[in-house]
Amino acid sequence: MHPIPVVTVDGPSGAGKGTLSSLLADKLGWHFLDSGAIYRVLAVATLHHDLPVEDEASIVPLATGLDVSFETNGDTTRIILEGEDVTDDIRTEQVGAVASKVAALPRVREALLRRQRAFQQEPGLVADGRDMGTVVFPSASVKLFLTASAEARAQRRFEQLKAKGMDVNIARLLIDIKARDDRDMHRSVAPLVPAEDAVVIDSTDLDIEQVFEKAMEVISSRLNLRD
Ligand SMILES: Nc1ncnc2c1ncn2[C@@H]1O[C@H](COP(=O)(O)OP(=O)(O)O)[C@@H](O)[C@H]1O
Ligand SMILES: Nc1ccn([C@@H]2O[C@H](COP(=O)(O)OP(=O)(O)O)[C@@H](O)[C@H]2O)c(=O)n1
Repeated sequence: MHPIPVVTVDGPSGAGKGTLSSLLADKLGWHFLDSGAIYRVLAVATLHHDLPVEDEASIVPLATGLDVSFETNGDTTRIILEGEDVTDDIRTEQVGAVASKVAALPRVREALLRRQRAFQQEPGLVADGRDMGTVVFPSASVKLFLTASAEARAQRRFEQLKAKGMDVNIARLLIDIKARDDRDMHRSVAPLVPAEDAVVIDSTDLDIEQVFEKAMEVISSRLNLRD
């Protein structure tokens, strides 16, 4: 029996992972796992329950029993936490920062493993995150590592949040992105590094279409796909 194929897309904040992963999932007709959204939802739950971000003993049960659902309707996915729509709330940089703090707790990561692996369903999965190729799906068929300069990523995030009507400051965003990179790359568990067998794509000077084409070339050659 063949295992259900997985394409992993890991990399730092703002590299374009979510954008690329959803284009790939659409093109392939596969499922999509936004693992960062799970950590972001856990961050919101931690804030709602007034738990300190370093309180691993209390956050582990919250992670295990996290009452979250992803409700997809056509092109849009609403994220529901404990009955409340948190789709927009989870996207702020403040929540991203808390997410990267709870994500550094080893037992919290362990508690979320099964939930993430459950997304590996027929006919295939595109998984977006930091440790998809290294820890969650180590035997994935294709592993991509998408990166870009911190300045390019801050600029993209600035435009993205501004378009959503959020009040953002680019200098602050660059500081936040660098702090998050540092925390994600230097934590003791599942640090942000390319898997040994990952193909690295630097998107600093590439537009979305060019990144998509490069990724499809890698995927087609590895999976023997035809157009
Ligand atoms: N290659 C690219 N060039 C320019 N902008 C991009 C590129 N890829 C993504 N973006 C834009 O950058 C922002 C962040 O992309 P996103 O996919 O959310 O990144 P990530 O999931 O890695 O944090 C989005 O507004 C997206 O449209
Ligand atoms: N697989 C993953 C995904 C996210 N995360 C954490 O969750 C935070 C938010 O992830 P995200 O993918 O939504 O962040 P962005 O790339 O969208 O900024 C990251 O900074 C990581 O600390 C993780 O540790 N492992």
